[in-house]
Amino acid sequence: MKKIGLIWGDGSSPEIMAQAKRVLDAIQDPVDPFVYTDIAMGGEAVDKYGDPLPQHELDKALAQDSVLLGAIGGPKWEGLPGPQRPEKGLLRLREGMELFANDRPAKIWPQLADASPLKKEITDKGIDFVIVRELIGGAYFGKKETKEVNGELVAVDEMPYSEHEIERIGRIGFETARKRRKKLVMVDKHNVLDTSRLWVKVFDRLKEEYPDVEYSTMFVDNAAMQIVKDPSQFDVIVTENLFGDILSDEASQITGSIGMIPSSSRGKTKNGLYEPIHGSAPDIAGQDKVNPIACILSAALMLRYGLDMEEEAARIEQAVEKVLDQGYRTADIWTEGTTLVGTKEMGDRILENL
Ligand SMILES: NC(=O)c1ccc[n+]([C@@H]2O[C@H](COP(=O)([O-])OP(=O)(O)OC[C@H]3O[C@@H](n4cnc5c(N)ncnc54)[C@H](O)[C@@H]3O)[C@@H](O)[C@H]2O)c1
Ligand SMILES: CC(C)[C@H](C(=O)O)[C@@H](O)C(=O)O
Ligand SMILES: [Mg+2]
Repeated sequence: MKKIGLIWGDGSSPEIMAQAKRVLDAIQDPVDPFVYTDIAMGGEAVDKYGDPLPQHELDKALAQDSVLLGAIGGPKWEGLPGPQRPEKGLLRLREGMELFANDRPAKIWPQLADASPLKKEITDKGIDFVIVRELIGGAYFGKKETKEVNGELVAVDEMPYSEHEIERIGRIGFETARKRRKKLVMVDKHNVLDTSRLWVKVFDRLKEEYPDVEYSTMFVDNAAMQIVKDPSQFDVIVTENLFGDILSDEASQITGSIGMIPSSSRGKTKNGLYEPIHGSAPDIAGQDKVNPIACILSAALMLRYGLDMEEEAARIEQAVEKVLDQGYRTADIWTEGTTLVGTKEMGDRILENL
């Protein structure tokens, strides 16, 4: 029995999750079908329970073999204080599941080269790298405080990192590089930040254990520039939580659209979390416009890494590839000469090609 938690999410998210679930339903073993459990998180949970991730919903997530998430949040909950915001539910889920490593691939599909904002001479060199983002440390989880000092408000977000937190994500970075083209760049800001200087120290120790991996560091501002100047130079980027959040959105867009990029998060326990890197796209919610591919590819990663179903994962990825070959595009990846389809029709086409 394979237990899958489904977080339907907010905004456009239920639309993409519906397509991912159709794909999962179609690919499951009829003799041993998936057992699904819906988990309320984010805005949905705020509305239902006044809490973005009540303990009972986190417990449900912890009881699954894997969890698939669309995205949470939106303007409806914008005014809420930090601890009650939908995003806090996601952070608590990542922390509760101890998901310290988040893989965010940036790979250009040749069919989508025209959708990339980069010049053809740059995309022709290839874009195929992965950002290994530390997920449960740094400014997201440090002490937060807003207080009045000398008649004005002062806000503080602490950004703590300890050696063991850096070492465990560092190992994932080196191991990931070892399985790929053996090139690891640790992105930091060690010219300014103490945390980054500790990252350098820990990585200098670790690199001795991975002599087969070519290791270097790069400042985050330079990395942001290099990602658009020459993305082909990157194989694996490992970085702290906030830098990884920002750089992965940038990296997604150069491959054509943020609507194409899935992610997988792993940690101490065997159950992982699989989610597109994009948000709830509230601006296009309810319009059958949102691209479901990142969510469907996240479901494929869940089958591969969470449920040991490599063959089925590959079938989903091949179906997506065929649909792109056939020229079907949602609005975010549409270019002249291709066929515009909505969210549901994109799901139909992927199902036809499974
Ligand atoms: N993992 C998550 O749940 C997650 C991630 C990022 C943002 N958020 C939340 O989502 C809400 C909206 O944030 P935002 O607008 O900054 O980011 P967003 O990623 O939701 O949207 C940014 C832009 O990209 C477009 N876009 C995103 N995904 C798309 C897709 N699959 N297909 C087509 N277009 C797509 C949107 O329409 C929008 O124009 C916020 O509440 C934010 O906190 C959640
Ligand atoms: C919604 C938000 C908390 C989240 C993050 O910053 O990690 C999102 O932007 C992401 O990239 O998954
Ligand atoms: Mg983000």
